[in-house]
Amino acid sequence: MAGNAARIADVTVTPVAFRDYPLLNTVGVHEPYALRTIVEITTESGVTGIGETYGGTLHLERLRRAAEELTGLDVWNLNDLVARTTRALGPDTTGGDGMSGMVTGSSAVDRVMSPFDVACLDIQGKLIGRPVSDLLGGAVRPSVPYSGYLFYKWAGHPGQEDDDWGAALDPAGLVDQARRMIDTYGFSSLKLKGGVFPPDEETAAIRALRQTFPDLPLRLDPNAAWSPKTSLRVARELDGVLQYLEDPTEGIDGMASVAARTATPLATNMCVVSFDDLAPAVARASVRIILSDHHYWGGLRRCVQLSTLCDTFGLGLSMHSNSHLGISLAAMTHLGAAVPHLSYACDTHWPWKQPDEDVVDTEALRFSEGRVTVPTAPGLGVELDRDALARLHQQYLDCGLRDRDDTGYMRRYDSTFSTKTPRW
Ligand SMILES: O=C([O-])[C@@H](O)[C@@H](O)[C@H](O)[C@@H](O)C(=O)[O-]
Ligand SMILES: [Mg+2]
Repeated sequence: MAGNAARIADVTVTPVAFRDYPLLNTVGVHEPYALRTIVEITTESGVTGIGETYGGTLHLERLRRAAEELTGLDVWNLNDLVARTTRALGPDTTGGDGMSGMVTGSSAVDRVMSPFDVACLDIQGKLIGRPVSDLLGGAVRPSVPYSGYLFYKWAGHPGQEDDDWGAALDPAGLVDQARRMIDTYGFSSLKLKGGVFPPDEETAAIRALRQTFPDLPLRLDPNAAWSPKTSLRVARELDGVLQYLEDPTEGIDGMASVAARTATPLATNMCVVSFDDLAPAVARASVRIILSDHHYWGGLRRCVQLSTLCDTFGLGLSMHSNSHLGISLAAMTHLGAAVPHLSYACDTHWPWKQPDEDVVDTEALRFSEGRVTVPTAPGLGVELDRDALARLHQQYLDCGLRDRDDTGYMRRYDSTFSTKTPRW
């Protein structure tokens, strides 16, 4: 095909929905479908690249607006991608985080440009015959470790049959869930999504996990559901038990007040969510570990920059996730491979996705001993399955969901459910 191999000729933006489990968190419960958006970029000579991001209405509308600005962009000029995305969004920068209100302070420009950054890197890799990890500085590890992400959950969505994971509403249920996750994926660290039950119940769950899996690093993440006082009490109680305590309380100052008085390391994906947050968090020693996430830090290259800054300021680096498909897992794996400073196993919601639902062939993303081998094929190493994309897009159209709303879904079954913070 004639034309410039690196110049963008076409961008498609496709919302999709995939089945999700009733996973509980402090703002409610996951709905029966998780929403994502798949972007595909085609250059003038027909080379294609893909990216994946959130699926909410406002974000989708912004992605479409940004996509219109991208025709003619050279995929090697990612500074121009920033400029064009900024121009497309103009002053429209609030809301649309796609995370049910849990990570609200990140930059809209960063969130919108992220899937295009990934897709451009995918094309760059294909053009020169190298994997994306090489474009990020080169893989320092052949495979990337992930942690088993445990959730309190209902037995099934109301009105439907119990799902194959069943209920996990107490320590025994979580231990069973962890056992299955470890047996299936080989994870060698565990994270519990907390903020669901009173802190003492969640502390008991952590103790049960510790007793059952004495050697596995454990993390607890109540998504800022606790006051600084409660956070301090739990942090002290679990001192030496947790690898880190993630976002026990709200804000850079709240976290700093806890961090100053406990030996338990604090981590965040809520109070440091953009480069603007780094200086105050470092100055106040709010956290010891930052969870990066290319979906809201502005793409893969930005996360490499974040990693360097974490290293400079003596901060550990981990990785955050939301419900996601294979394009995101591939991107996370290339990133995880290319940041020497990655100090912890990355989060992933992968076990909470049906194996038969994806927009790429996931064969290249198999877990072994809790790790995903870094794809070595050019680009991301995964290709879009257009039939599967069409199916998941149809599912999006049919399911009726347009914005993630964990709170609204919970309130259908518990009208008294409150998201007041702190809850405890
Ligand atoms: O999937 C969830 O319910 C999580 O609570 C997610 O939305 C969070 O953003 C995330 O996993 C976290 O670590 O905060
Ligand atoms: Mg978190």
